[in-house]
Amino acid sequence: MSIFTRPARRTGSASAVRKRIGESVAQRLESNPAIKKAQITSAQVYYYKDYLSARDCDLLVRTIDAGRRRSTLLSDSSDPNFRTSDSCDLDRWSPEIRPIDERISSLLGIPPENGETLQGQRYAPGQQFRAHHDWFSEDQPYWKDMKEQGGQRTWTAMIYLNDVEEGGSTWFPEAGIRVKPKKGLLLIWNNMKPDGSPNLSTLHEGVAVAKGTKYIVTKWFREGAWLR
Ligand SMILES: O=C(O)CCC(=O)C(=O)O
Ligand SMILES: [Fe+2]
Repeated sequence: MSIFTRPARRTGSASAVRKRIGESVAQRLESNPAIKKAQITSAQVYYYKDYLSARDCDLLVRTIDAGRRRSTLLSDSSDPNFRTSDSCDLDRWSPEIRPIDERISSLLGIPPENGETLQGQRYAPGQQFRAHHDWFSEDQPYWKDMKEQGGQRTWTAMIYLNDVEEGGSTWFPEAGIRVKPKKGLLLIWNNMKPDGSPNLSTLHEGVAVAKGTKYIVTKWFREGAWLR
């Protein structure tokens, strides 16, 4: 055994609130017979096949196509190709979106007000979302604002709205997981470690689409109320 220990990269602090959210959501997901847990120890990742009906998937695809614009990033990246998809914020008060949005919150057992706006994304061939963490780096300038707007991101729920001909997987290089888009499949993961601090192993990438178009929706949950 080496006498040297690698310096821990500072990412954020442990938190009793996030620890409790991690435990309660995991317990809820694990008691749902439709949900499968990924057999890894470095992060909590879950799958729910056929979660969203084809009708709801198609409705979201149409809504994304009607409202899409170039995706943005919270922190500046020197790489212009970091996130090249189009995005569309889906209005949680619209009678068509609301039931879908609230069903996701209640599946996880997180208050709807902790959820950010459901965001749709569309990737054409060659478009991608390079490796990133969904959690906020607490040493970045944007953290001050994020902290006041619901705080850290805890869980992520992401639904594939269509099958993609080639490419477009979601790849977790540290956790060793690669998920192929499948219409209706819901992917859920905890961005925090058991102690409530950000988990580096949740690094993930929306791999470039090779053939076809990829549509997804992502729901990011905060530790506190985001909606006010
Ligand atoms: O497109 C993907 O597969 C990943 C999307 C993603 O990471 C996100 O929306 O935060
Ligand atoms: Fe992400």
